[in-house]
Amino acid sequence: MQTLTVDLAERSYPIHVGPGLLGRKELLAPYITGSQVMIVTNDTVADLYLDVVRSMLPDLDVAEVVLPDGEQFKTLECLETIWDALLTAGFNRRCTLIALGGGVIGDMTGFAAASYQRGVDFIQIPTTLLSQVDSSVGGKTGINHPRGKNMIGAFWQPRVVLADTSVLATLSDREFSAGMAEVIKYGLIHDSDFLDFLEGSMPALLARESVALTHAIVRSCEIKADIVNQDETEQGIRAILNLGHTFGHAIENAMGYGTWLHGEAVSAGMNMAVTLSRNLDWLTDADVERTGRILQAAGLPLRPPSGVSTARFLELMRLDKKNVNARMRLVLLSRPGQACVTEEVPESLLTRTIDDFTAC
Ligand SMILES: NC(=O)c1ccc[n+]([C@@H]2O[C@H](COP(=O)([O-])OP(=O)(O)OC[C@H]3O[C@@H](n4cnc5c(N)ncnc54)[C@H](O)[C@@H]3O)[C@@H](O)[C@H]2O)c1
Ligand SMILES: O=C(O)C(=O)C[C@@H](O)[C@H](O)[C@H](O)COP(=O)(O)O
Ligand SMILES: [Zn+2]
Repeated sequence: MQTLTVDLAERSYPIHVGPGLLGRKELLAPYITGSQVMIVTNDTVADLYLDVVRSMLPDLDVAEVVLPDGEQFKTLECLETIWDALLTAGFNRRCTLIALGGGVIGDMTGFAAASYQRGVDFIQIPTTLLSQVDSSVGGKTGINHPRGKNMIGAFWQPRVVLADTSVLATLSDREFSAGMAEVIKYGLIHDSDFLDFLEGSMPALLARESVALTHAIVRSCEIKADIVNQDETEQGIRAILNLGHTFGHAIENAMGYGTWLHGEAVSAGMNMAVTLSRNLDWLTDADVERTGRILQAAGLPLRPPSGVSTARFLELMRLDKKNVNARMRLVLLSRPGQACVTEEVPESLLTRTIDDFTAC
C-alpha cells in the first residue's frame, strides 16, 4: 500500500492506494468518530462490494442507501433519498457517511455529508479508475442540474480515501478507458514525463497490469493533491484540472447525462482544447497529433458527437462555472505538460475551432 497526503491543515487526509484494502478494518477505524455509519452506494457496486465494506465496520450502527446506477441519477432526488435515510435512521452530527462507488456516488455522498445537519464526516472508497485518480480527491462534491453539470455543490473534504486497486478488475473496458481520460489529463496539464510514461505504457495500462496501473494512479493522485494543496477552492491554479471540461460538460449535457461518459466527453473536450491551443500557435501540429494518438490508444473519442451544433456548444459553454466576465474562461495548453487559464481567446477563433469539430 502507498499513502499520500492531501495537506490542508486541519482538513488534511491520507489517500491509501493498493490492492486488497477492502476488508482491512484498521484503515477505516481511526476516521470514524461516532457510532453511526451510513454507506451510500448504487445497485451495481452493492452487489460486488457492500458486504466486504460492511465487514469493516463491526460494533457500529451501520445503515445503507442503495441508489440507482448512472450519471442521470446524480440529482436532487437522489440527494433527498440520502437525507431521508439519515433522518429515518436518526443519525446525528457525529455520524459518518461512506461513499462506496464511482464519481457519481462520491460527488453525491460528499454533498450529502456537507449539507446534512450543516456538515458531517465522510469517507471516500472509490471503485472506478476515474474516481481513484480524480473525484475522490480534493473535495469537490455536488449534483447536476438539468441546465448544467455540477451546478449545485460544495467543497467538502473526506477524512480518508481508500483506493483499493483490486476492485478495478470488475470494471468494464469502457469505464476503464473513461478513467484514463483524467489520467492523461494530468500528463497534459502538469507533467510531460508522466505523459511519456502513459504513451509508452498504454498496452500495459489497458491490460490493467499492476505495476503500471499503480504508478498511474499514485502519480495522478500526487498531481491532484499538489494542485489542491495550493488552491483548495479553485480561486486560481486549481482550474487547470478542468482541461477539456468546458467542452466536455457541454457534451454531457447536450447528449443527456449518462449518454456520453464523463471521461469520454472530457477526452473529446481535451482534443478540442489542444486544437484550440494549436490554433493560437501555442502548440504545434505534432503536439495535436500526439495527444490524439494517446487518447485513441486509450480507447477514447477525439471528436464530439455529431448531434451538437456549434451554437449549442457555445450556449452551454457560457454557463460554465469558471466564467466570470463576458469572455469565456478556458483551460488551454501553453505547451505539453503545462496548462494555463485564459480569457483571451477571440470569439471568432473559438467558433471556428468548434466549427471544425461539428462540421460533418
Ligand atoms: N469531484 C470531482 O473532483 C470529480 C472529478 C472527476 C469526475 N467527477 C464526476 O464523477 C462522475 C463520473 O465518475 P465515474 O466515471 O466513476 O462514473 P460512475 O460513478 O457512474 O461509475 C461508472 C460505472 O461503473 C460502475 N462501477 C463502479 N465501480 C465498479 C467496479 N469496481 N466494478 C464494476 N463496476 C463498477 C458504476 O456502477 C457505474 O455504472 C461524473 O459525475 C463526474 O462529474 C467528479
Ligand atoms: O477537482 C477539480 O477541480 C476538477 O476540476 C476535476 C474534474 O475532473 C472534475 O470533473 C470536476 O468535477 C469538475 O468540476 P467543475 O467545477 O468543473 O464542475
Ligand atoms: Zn473530470
